[in-house]
Amino acid sequence: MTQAIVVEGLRKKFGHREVLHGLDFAVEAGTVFGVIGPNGAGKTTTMRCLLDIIRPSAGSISVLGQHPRSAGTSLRRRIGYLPGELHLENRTTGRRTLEHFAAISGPVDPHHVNDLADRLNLDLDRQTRKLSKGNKQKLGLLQAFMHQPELLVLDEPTSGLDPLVQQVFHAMVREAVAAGATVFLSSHVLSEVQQAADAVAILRDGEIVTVSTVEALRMAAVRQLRFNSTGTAANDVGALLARVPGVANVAVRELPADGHAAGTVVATATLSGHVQPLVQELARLNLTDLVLEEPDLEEAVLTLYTGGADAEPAAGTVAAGSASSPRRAEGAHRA
Ligand SMILES: Nc1ncnc2c1ncn2[C@@H]1O[C@H](COP(=O)(O)OP(=O)(O)OP(=O)(O)O)[C@@H](O)[C@H]1O
Repeated sequence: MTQAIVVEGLRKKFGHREVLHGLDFAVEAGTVFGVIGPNGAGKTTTMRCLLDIIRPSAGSISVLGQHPRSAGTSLRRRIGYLPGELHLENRTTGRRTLEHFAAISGPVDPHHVNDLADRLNLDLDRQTRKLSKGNKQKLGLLQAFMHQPELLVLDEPTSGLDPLVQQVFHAMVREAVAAGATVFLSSHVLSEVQQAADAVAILRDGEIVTVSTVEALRMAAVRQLRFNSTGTAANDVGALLARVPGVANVAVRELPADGHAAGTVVATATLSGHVQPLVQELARLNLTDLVLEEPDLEEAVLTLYTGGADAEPAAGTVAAGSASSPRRAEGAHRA
């Protein structure tokens, strides 16, 4: 499979201050790659380097097999770009604005534009200055998607969109990928990218902390476990849990007989990693209740954001760093 984006050793300085410290990553063609990170992490700066809006201080970038710096407008036409802040001419309509963008991005099918506007519920004949924040964002999305580009670079695409329109956006992404496009998008929070992305890079202070699949993040995230069992002493339940890989914070106690079967033991613990070893051990018990909560991915990502004590890259992930070759996210490939 070919790579739509290859970034090696990307550094960017503004004045004396370096804000990107040597990023290495690659995006497989036909996949969705999400970059998440807190404010100021460098997401927008990375995207602007990909589009040659700003020049890197060091490192190399290949986009759709070309170098953005030398490729010029021919490459630009193959890309749809939603900037974080879209500057719109106030005294014109959405339709005229799109015509202006079409002059840059290349031929656009007007039926396709109308179809997208309908789906996004956007009135193209309104003056752009009268559009709400969310409607301006829809116009920004429309100009990014309208020429059916090979690569979509979308800076905070769901910002300001209501949940229904977010669903339309996710459908648009799926359709673009089904047609062979590659999508590179950014967000502050995982929930926005987890629906769409095959691979997720977590960016913190101008460095990639980890590149992972959503599934690998899920594996690394901690889940709460609680169950009731009968017929086994509390100490033995505790010992059984203690030998399961990934289980921690075990607490076991016997419930008073009132309202419960005699000898009911309630156990709580946390689990990270695979569930199968846990299920195997639990099968030895006579369970009367069992709850294994959904992993809190946001929390897992926040730990990586802040570099907390447990901020190890997720199992099965690829840590990106100073290596000379770009790393690929495991399992991030489409068949
Ligand atoms: N033109 C510029 N001049 C000086 N510093 C800049 C410039 N553009 C960005 N920066 C700095 O670079 C760092 C990264 O900013 P960037 O906008 O790329 O972050 P981000 O991850 O996109 O943040 P956000 O989520 O807030 O949009 C920040 O510290 C920012 O202040």
